[in-house]
Amino acid sequence: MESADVDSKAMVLLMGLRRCGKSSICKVVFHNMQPLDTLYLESTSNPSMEHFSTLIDLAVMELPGQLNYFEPSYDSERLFRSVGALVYVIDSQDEYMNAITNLAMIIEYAHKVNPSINIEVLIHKVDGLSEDFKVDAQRDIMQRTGEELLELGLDGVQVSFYLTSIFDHSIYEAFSRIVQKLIPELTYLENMLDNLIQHSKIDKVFLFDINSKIYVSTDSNPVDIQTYEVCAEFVDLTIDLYDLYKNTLDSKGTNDQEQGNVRELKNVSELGNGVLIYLRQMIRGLALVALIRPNGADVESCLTIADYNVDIFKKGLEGVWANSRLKPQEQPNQQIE
Ligand SMILES: Nc1nc2c(ncn2[C@@H]2O[C@H](COP(=O)(O)OP(=O)(O)OP(=O)(O)O)[C@@H](O)[C@H]2O)c(=O)[nH]1
Repeated sequence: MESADVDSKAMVLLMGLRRCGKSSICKVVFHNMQPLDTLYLESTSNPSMEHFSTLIDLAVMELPGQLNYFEPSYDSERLFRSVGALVYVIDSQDEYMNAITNLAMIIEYAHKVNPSINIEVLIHKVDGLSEDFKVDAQRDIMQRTGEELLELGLDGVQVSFYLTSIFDHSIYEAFSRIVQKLIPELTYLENMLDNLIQHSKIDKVFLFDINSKIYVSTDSNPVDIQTYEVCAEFVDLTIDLYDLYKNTLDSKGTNDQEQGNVRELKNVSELGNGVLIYLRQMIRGLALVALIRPNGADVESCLTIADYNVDIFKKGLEGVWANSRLKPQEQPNQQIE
């Protein structure tokens, strides 16, 4: 493993027992794989690491379930020191006691070598559980993890739990929250988005990573999952339409790209309830998606105001990125040994 690979604190380490769903999560969230296509994924045998550039340069590393991280030949200490978040996946449809014991052991080690690491637990595959059973499983897993940590004298360690499934938006929502904790400039971004909505008749705004549909920031109003879903689907729809029409030929037969015009993604539509949904491309593969409620005002003037304020926000975002504390590492997707 090269030292540059592990230098960034914006690294997420994905762990869990065999077949708990780690590869599926990576494929669905970061490679747009259809959830059903993960059914026949082969078991991962080598650690793999992939880099993604959103507002920060994020690395997601998956360790295979059968790997013994604590054998002397594996440099676990260096690895755990270099990550910002440990994401541990528990298969909620399976017998999970072994997973909890394994989790507690990993937390003990991770916390010892890197006390500032964020510990995130995905109670995964909850699509197969009834609503009641979901709540029970969550309570049980949280309680048992707490007891294990208490036994190890680690009751002060902060652990966050998320109910997830690749078959709905819960996995994106969980990853959004996990990634947001790794963005040092998050508070500035939230303030800027709050400022934007105050002056533009916007109800809710998200800053999406276009490829993964993770949102790297939102305003300080609470997020409800349906609003998130509508906005995430609008990103997909916009990309599909863009791909469909991107090679518009001019009268001489040259297309936009040949002419050097890179069109900015923009899309506006009206929902059934009269709310406008508005998307504009930002920097670094991000898109801003806002829900605008005209409340009887003229739609054109609402959009003009939104355009103007979003321009200002975009400049602010460029400023935030220019001064970002996490600097870019241009690296292709890769396998590590
Ligand atoms: N029902 C359900 N099945 C899932 C979900 N996520 C993953 N799976 C299934 O779980 C099985 C194992 O998934 P993998 O992603 O290969 O598991 P893994 O943790 O990478 O396994 P190893 O590579 O052996 O460590 C696959 O058949 C997936 O389709 C989910 O949210 N719900």
